[in-house]
Amino acid sequence: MKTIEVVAAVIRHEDKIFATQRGYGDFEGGWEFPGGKMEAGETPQEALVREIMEELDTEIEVGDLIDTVEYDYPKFHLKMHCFFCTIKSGHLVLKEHEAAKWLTLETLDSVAWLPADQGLIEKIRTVLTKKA
Ligand SMILES: Nc1nc2c([nH]c(=O)n2[C@H]2C[C@H](O)[C@@H](COP(=O)(O)OP(=O)(O)OP(=O)(O)O)O2)c(=O)[nH]1
Repeated sequence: MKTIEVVAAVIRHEDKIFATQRGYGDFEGGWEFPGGKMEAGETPQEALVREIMEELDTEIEVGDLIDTVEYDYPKFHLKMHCFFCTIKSGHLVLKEHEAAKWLTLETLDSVAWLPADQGLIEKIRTVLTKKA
């Protein structure tokens, strides 16, 4: 099975994280963290800065790696590097996504996350709980 290597940004502001809803494709309507496929020669951090500028017109600071998620979808294996990020400049303009929400610890389960994101959500919950 082919492997797709992806980066995802868990953008934090105060006690909230930013989630986006897919507007197209196989996973349309599912909730995820903004990001996308790495390109040849890029570091994960470089890929993430590029993707967030493309998708949200926003410049981010890439922080700590939360987890590298490995997940088997029917058509491919996903390897997804997930980082906490903060906004340097910009206003999170939705250029590709259907919708977006700022979620707190209490509302983390209120959206339908993509299958690969379930384990990641538990890790984020642990981190947010410690900070609360
Ligand atoms: N960005 C992102 N992708 C995720 C998450 N969870 C998850 O399973 N994915 C999957 C969905 C896609 O198959 C892949 C991301 O690739 P992508 O954003 O380039 O998606 P795409 O298939 O729409 O690609 P393309 O049309 O732009 O080439 O990773 C997540 O939290 N964030």
